[in-house]
Amino acid sequence: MIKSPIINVKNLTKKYKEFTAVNNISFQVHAGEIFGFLGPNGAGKSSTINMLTGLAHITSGEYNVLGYSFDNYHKQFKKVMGVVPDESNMYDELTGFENLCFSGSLYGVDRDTRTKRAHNLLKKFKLENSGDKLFRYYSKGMKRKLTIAAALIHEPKILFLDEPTTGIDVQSAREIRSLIKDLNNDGKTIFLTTHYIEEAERLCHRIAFIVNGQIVKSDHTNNLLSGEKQGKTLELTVDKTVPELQEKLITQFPNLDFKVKSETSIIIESHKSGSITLYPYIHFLYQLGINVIEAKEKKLSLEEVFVRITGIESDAWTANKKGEEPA
Ligand SMILES: Nc1ncnc2c1ncn2[C@@H]1O[C@H](COP(=O)(O)OP(=O)(O)OP(=O)(O)O)[C@@H](O)[C@H]1O
Repeated sequence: MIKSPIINVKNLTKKYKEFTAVNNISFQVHAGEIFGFLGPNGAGKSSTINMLTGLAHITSGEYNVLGYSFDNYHKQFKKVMGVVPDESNMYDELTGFENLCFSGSLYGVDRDTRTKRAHNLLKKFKLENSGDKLFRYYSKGMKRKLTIAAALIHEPKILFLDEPTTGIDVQSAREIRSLIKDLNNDGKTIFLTTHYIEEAERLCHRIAFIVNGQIVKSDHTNNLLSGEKQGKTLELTVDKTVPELQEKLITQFPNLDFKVKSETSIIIESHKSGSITLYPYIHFLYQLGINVIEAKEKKLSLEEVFVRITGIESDAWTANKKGEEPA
């Protein structure tokens, strides 16, 4: 993957009167990647995407997309990006096909080209049988797909998606995730916001966790999941336990955390990077008459990583998002 930054953001801040919604954030998005902004309700995701796409004024800081910003190269800026807001911006009284063509005309795409592209996009998004239907009669999932298709009619280099699967049915959400992957495989750079941890884990090459308007962590998804920088967790399978085993382990090895999960399972957590040497624990347990049958590294889920870093339990912030579950 090419590593050149195509979105550069430096010390970006958004205030609504006295309230700071986005607080001095800096990050870069590289060509060819899917970059995810993951955070709870009200974290500042939409405010950020709106600033980057010229839909909201910035309070302070700098940014550019492929060298353009809204203020200095308005026309080029608009042409390099496709924007899919969380609320659809299509017209109810136009058909799907007409909406696509109308979007193309707004970007100066000539009639023949936009007609051809509109047909291709309807096909790609499996909407070819609904192209003649009025947008108002589309289902929510179809509406979301058409809104994404419309953002692609001028063949932008980068696609901005604000919560692309929120509020739609499971099947459509799956289709949209698959389309996002296909678009990225075809070379499109994608910036998306989501409050679904699993969605970020499945789709994004890199993720920035945003909480209260600040980026609290940003890294490659693989690094976040490998837990390299968060420490290591091992699960020991044992033939039995003894009373007060957890306390005994903590007293003997105060630098690590231990949890006796069940009669046959002990969790060892180290908050430092590097490997855990097993022999002292196996030996200590053996002296207590406990045999270790198996030891394996427990990989953290992205949810566990997020909770560790932010201290926010994930269900506390997905629960109040319209009650829907990630597909
Ligand atoms: N126009 C506005 N005026 C005042 N406050 C606003 C405005 N828009 C957003 N906010 C506030 O700014 C904060 C960030 O909102 P934003 O919509 O950017 O968050 P978000 O992460 O996208 O959340 P959600 O997932 O709920 O859309 C919230 O506290 C919100 O209430």
